[in-house]
Amino acid sequence: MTHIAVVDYGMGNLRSVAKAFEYVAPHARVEVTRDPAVVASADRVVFPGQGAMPDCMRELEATGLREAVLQAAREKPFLGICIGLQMLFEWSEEGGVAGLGVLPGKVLRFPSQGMMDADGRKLKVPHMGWNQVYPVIDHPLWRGIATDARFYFVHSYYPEPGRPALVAGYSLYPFAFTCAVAQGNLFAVQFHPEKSQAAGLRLLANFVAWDGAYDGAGAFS
Ligand SMILES: NC(=O)CC[C@H](N)C(=O)O
Repeated sequence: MTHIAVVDYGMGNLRSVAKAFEYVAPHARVEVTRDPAVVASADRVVFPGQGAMPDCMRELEATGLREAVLQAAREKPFLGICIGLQMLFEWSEEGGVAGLGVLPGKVLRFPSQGMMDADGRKLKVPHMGWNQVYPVIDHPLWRGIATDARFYFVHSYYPEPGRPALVAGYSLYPFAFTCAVAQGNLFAVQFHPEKSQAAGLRLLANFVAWDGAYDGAGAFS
């Protein structure tokens, strides 16, 4: 029975994430936890959360979970969601604070003015709602998901990876921004799979089935 730890550092209600995993993996043990030892012993780790980057980084430190998260991100199937993706990078424009630095690159804010869609309509920040996601690599977590599937987003900031090979998928708002990254045992998404109906549940099921292997050479042929 696979043991999934959902890291709870006190930022946001993680029930929806846990419930989605319980639904796609009824035989898994899904544990929302604040205990670094549980994160260390779990088979796979989910790193979600919501809120502002400085608060999230502070709480991760205060709860003593930082080291366990860093270690899990290096060695077992690891899924970052929303701010959980952003925290993996080196720096965020939100508060100008350092992230965990597991991935090279930074997190930037969408411009608050002047963004328009193809029909000339004003685009608001935060980017909130359903948007198409375009996978750019052949990765186990994308299996069974259409190449233009829609996922649910709520965010004002987006990652800019320091290495192009990290990009697993992008979305348009209105420019192309990275909304999914992959590196070895780690996959992270800016959207909310737990709120994205069939496509989101498929991604979570793929994560539960994933052995954590990805050699970084998954370009579509
Ligand atoms: N939904 C959220 O928690 C948003 C995360 C982050 N503060 C952003 O705006 O991108």
